Amino acid sequence: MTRSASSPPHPPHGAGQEQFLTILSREEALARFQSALFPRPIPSEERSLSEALGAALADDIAAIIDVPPFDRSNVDGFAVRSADIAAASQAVPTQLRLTGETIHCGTAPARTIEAGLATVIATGGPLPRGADAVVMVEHTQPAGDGAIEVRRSAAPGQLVSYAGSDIARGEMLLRAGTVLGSREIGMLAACGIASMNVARKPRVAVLSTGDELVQPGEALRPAAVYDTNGAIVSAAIAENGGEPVFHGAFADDEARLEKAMRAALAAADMLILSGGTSKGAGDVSHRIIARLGEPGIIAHGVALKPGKPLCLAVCDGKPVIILPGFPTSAMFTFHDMIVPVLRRMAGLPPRTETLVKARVPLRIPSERGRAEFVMVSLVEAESGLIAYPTGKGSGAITSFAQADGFLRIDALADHLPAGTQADVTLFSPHLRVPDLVIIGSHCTGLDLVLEPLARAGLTTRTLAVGSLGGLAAAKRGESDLAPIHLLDEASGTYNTHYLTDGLELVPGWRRMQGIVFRRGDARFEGKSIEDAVAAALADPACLMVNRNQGAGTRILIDRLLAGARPDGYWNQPRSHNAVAAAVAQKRADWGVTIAPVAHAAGLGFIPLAEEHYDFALVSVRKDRPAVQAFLRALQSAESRAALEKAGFRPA
Ligand SMILES: Nc1nc2c(c(=O)[nH]1)N[C@H]1C(S)=C(S)[C@@H](COP(=O)(O)OP(=O)(O)OC[C@H]3O[C@@H](n4cnc5c(N)ncnc54)[C@H](O)[C@@H]3O)O[C@H]1N2
Ligand code: MOO
Repeated sequence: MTRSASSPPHPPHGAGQEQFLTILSREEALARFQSALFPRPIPSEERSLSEALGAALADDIAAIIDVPPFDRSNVDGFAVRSADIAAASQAVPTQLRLTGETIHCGTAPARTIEAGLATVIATGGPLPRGADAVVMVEHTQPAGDGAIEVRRSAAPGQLVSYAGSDIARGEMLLRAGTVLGSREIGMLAACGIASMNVARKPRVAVLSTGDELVQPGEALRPAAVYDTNGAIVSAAIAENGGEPVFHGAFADDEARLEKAMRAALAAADMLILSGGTSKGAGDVSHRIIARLGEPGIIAHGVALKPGKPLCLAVCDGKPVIILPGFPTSAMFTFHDMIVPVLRRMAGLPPRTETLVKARVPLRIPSERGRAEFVMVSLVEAESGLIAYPTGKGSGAITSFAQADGFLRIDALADHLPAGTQADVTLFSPHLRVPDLVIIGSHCTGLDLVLEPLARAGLTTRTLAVGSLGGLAAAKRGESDLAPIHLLDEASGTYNTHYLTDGLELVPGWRRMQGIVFRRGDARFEGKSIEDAVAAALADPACLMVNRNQGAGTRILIDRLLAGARPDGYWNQPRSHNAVAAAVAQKRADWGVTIAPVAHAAGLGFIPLAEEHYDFALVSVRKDRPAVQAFLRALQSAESRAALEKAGFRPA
């Protein structure tokens, strides 16, 4: 096929691998993509008023009637001729005879108001012929049969809304491009407009690719993960004016995938895939795209982090995109690069960006050569907003989903210095500043203690940065509490050694540490700690899983091993859960973790020592209502019972 100058070829590389040839800057890639797609007509469709919410009007709409459609009374009272009561006063009331008619809402008046007459009229009733004002019932008195006394004069037009005074027939009501919200829908309804032409929602086909993907609701088989991108991309399409059509996840089978992509694209305005765009041998989608239509691939590889492997193509006028497989990369590139195109196709204005200034508490390293977008959580310190990287990497869903926004590190910089005042682009225009900020080591027990706060309507932000990171944040005054479990090796005590001025210790709970193994393993089942470790060390086929340097658990393990380095020692995951997962999935035979985690994973457990999980409280923040609520919750019988039930021992 012929390629345009802007679409780089992808020659084979290595064993079935392909290379991105040209990495474009984010701006260049977006500009090339947009200029291949726009200008283009925006197709429209007729939509009923009840389905118009969020749509963009395709045409200008002028009012087809006057609103109100007739001169209308604003009050309950009497329709009169103002000249008749020009001299009326408290002292000398004017008497008017009633016509005998009552004008309700929705009744067209039959009688004319001649001099000296009045007619009973309801709020919203049409003014009868001859009348030019309305007098409130409170300003009148009955005067025998069929007559009233009026005790004050009225200006012409008093308490009358004239026809067309709200909306005049022929007036421009709403311009093309207006996004219809409830207020606009109200104006259309007032004019009796039941349907209108709006920009048709672009139909966007969504396909996930990868042999490992399982749809939510199905059972997870070994080595599989749930398809996150299918759901998130579909939802984000709907959030930005598109109509998602999710086709499911497809294995890396070129023939089947091509068939599915062709069918999906034929019935859609845009096709979005995720996964399989990087350098793996199974990455076939971009080869298929090159066969789907002209001009084909416009950018494959963008100097963007997250999102380097993003692939942008236009196939016979339709955008075709491969988002990176990592969920945070997929979400970020979708929002950054695809949303502008989707909104334009949907006739919607660009999304409004809300920026806030926030201080970066830590040095953030960055890869030179790619514009890096760092997802951040915002907390409020005395000095203003602080932006904490939510970074668990592009492969994590929470990096994006739990962030408040993102900041940008220039492609030429290799880091952002600590203390930088950065511009943070918010994901939502409303910034929620949490009532309580907890930064440190996370524990599932914490969720139990926070439950009553949530019920009381208090919002909490918990950032898991480890015990030492939490202490540092507390010392900088960025949090209320730092959950810590730090063993002082020399004294064998927990946490107290690590407190400095301005911090006080609030006892939390104890977590039993112990050896985990698969039930029925004779090397461990029914043994004491000493015998179990001896059995493990005696069997060369027995594989352990360790913990990272710096973890309290690691100190316990090194003591147990007394200098031994069994197979698996260098496998050093950073969490209690990872240890349990390694043992449960037979990647290791034993390790050390806490009892609640072992029990939740259905593993055998030999108790070893109790770890103290406590809170370093920032003293100057102690009187804050949310901190007080936390302290009360921590001591409550309810929380203590919940902690015990989950396998913790409240202090
Ligand atoms: N040797 C290299 N390896 C990688 C590079 C590189 O330049 N050289 N780039 C890395 C970057 S950056 C990214 S981002 C990822 C993206 O790779 P792919 O787009 O090819 O994605 P996959 O390999 O298919 O999957 C990556 C990862 O994401 C998971 N995934 C995929 N789809 C979904 C989904 N729908 N829902 C949930 N999770 C999904 C998948 O299981 C993998 O874990 O590549 C790096 N590698
Ligand atoms: O570009 Mo990847 O998206 O760094 O994670």
